[in-house]
Amino acid sequence: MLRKPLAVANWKMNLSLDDALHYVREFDASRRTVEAVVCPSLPFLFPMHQLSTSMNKPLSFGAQNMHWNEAGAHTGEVSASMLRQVGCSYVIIGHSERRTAGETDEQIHRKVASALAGDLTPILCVGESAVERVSRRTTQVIRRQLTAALEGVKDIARVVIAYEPVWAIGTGEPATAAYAQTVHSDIRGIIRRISPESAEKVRLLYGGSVKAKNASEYSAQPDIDGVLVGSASLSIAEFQAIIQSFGTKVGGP
Ligand SMILES: O=C[C@H](O)COP(=O)(O)O
Repeated sequence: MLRKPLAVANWKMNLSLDDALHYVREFDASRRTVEAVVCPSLPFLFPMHQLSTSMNKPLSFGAQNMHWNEAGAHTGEVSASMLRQVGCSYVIIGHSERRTAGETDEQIHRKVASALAGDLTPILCVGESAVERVSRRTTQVIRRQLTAALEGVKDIARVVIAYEPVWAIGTGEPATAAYAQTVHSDIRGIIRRISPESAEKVRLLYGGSVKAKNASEYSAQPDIDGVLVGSASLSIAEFQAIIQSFGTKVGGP
């Protein structure tokens, strides 16, 4: 089965509602061989989705986080079904900025399960810190994160996995394409041991200081199916150039 390239924009806590609607209006609808997902701030999801639908833009939407419960006394949280209702089809789970703020492997596991049950595609983030990298614990850390998050998940091919080395996020110092490919290959190997039938189907993204100028290096790697882009995705021209870099990629066995 082929893996459709995927480019995900994680705006984090940036841009205004006007910027967000402008982004949808200006988005070039011609490139449909790459799936493009925008993850804006929560309040912008519904108006962006509505505008996108009315203009027939080839954009999907994702949230940057969710709660694992369906409903209840959880002030400030949103559930998978709430996100579905406002046009979300993806949700980022376990981003390192949230792990650093205290999110645990167990909470991430619950969120992945709840997202899948709620018909959202989880974009599960994993990656090592600078200290872990220097002490050669990258594979060990990622194996722990994946094993915990995916425990009991029946169809792992429905999950997107984003490898984001913490030391490359927002630093302007990306992992080299060769380093990222090695880790992605390890990740596919870990998935193969958990679920042999899913390993060649699951899409693996690289994230960490991806720009238009380096995206094609990642696109050329056999186990990198797309990118999770932070700051460079705030510019529509830059994000579209990144999408373009994956335009002719055909992933899969
Ligand atoms: O989710 C996106 C990542 O944190 C990467 O952010 P960045 O592209 O600004 O380094």
